[in-house]
Amino acid sequence: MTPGARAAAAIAVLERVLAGQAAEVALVQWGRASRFAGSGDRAMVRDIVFAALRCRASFAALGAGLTGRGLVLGWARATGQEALFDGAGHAPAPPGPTEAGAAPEGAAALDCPDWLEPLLRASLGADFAPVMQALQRRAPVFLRVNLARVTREAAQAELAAEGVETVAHGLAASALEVVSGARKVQATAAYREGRVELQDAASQAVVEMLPLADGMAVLDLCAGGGGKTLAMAGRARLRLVAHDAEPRRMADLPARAGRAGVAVQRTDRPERAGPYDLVLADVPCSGSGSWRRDPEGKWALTAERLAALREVQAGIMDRAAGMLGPGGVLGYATCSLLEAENGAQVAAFLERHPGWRLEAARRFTPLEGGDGFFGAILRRGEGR
Ligand SMILES: C[S@@+](CC[C@H](N)C(=O)[O-])C[C@H]1O[C@@H](n2cnc3c(N)ncnc32)[C@H](O)[C@@H]1O
Repeated sequence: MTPGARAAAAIAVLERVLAGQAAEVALVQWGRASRFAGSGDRAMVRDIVFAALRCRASFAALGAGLTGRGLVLGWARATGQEALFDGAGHAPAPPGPTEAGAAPEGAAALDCPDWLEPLLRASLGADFAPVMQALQRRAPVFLRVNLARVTREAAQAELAAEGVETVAHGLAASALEVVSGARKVQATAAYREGRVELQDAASQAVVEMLPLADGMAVLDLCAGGGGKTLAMAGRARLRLVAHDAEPRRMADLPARAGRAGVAVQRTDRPERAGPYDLVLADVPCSGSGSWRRDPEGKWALTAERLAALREVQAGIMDRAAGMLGPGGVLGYATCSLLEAENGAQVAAFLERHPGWRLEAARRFTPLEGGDGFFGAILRRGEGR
């Protein structure tokens, strides 16, 4: 495909996304209907689509319309490729007189939904604009080295021999940032045999905050695909139990745990598999820290949805607290930048549970390289 034809394909995919289809689904359907497209074409169309979703407001302004064509025209102008719109072959037609576009202003220039601007400004302070700008760019690829099986340096050497160049990342002792060969990661022996996993560096850093030690009984209460379950297993020899309100989300966990060489008990009834020394509550959240990877989430979030998430988060924290005895630890984690889901939830928990204390809390933003995350360590007092 020519670069112009790739732009035209991205326009078609984005039209479907704007009509309500998930981007991943729209891309798969386009791919199936476009047998002529090679892997380079598919990767480029995907990159344009996700760039346009991350920068939906600013590209719509630059491209004179919140349409597939407007977004891709905005992308082309933002990246100095407007000449792709020349109408030659399968390329999009040249811009018409109503498509001059304009420089985005205010929240649109930062691709921040209007209603969220005051909340994010209050949460991020002076970091607001730089963080929003960071969220306009694509996320790096990070690996977690399974330190229970291999050193970070040995994993780097092994990956390099298979064409994946990495650098050690400062956010976590297990973190590597992939600097070239990212598309080859899943074919490497290190990945297939569980010596490295794909995991954001800040996600790893949150797990590093947890006071884990050999022999502890640990529950991952919102385990999902098990990214943090396995990261915990890499830190100490634990009795690990995993639960998720949607058990199908844990479907890949046995295979991933098998690759990593660890045992994880999945359960529908986590109360029965206790007692625990530590419960990790990696709660469902706005995902505002990972909008680089899930840009559709940025535009789909509403005030109602945020309020509902906050209720769920508080309920999960209370449930976790009920499974911990004196001295037990509740690890609370979100991939959110919003204070309402982070510090405010911790403060409200401590009000509801007077016998508990906060031992540590840290927010990570994309300015440190990884996604936005929050982690808090809460410990139940020994009394009572
Ligand atoms: C942020 S994701 C977890 C990601 C996972 N820990 C990881 O590191 O890959 C939140 C998970 O919480 C689950 N969830 C939602 N409501 C829940 C509830 N009330 N109790 C337990 N899990 C819940 C969701 O199904 C989702 O898989």
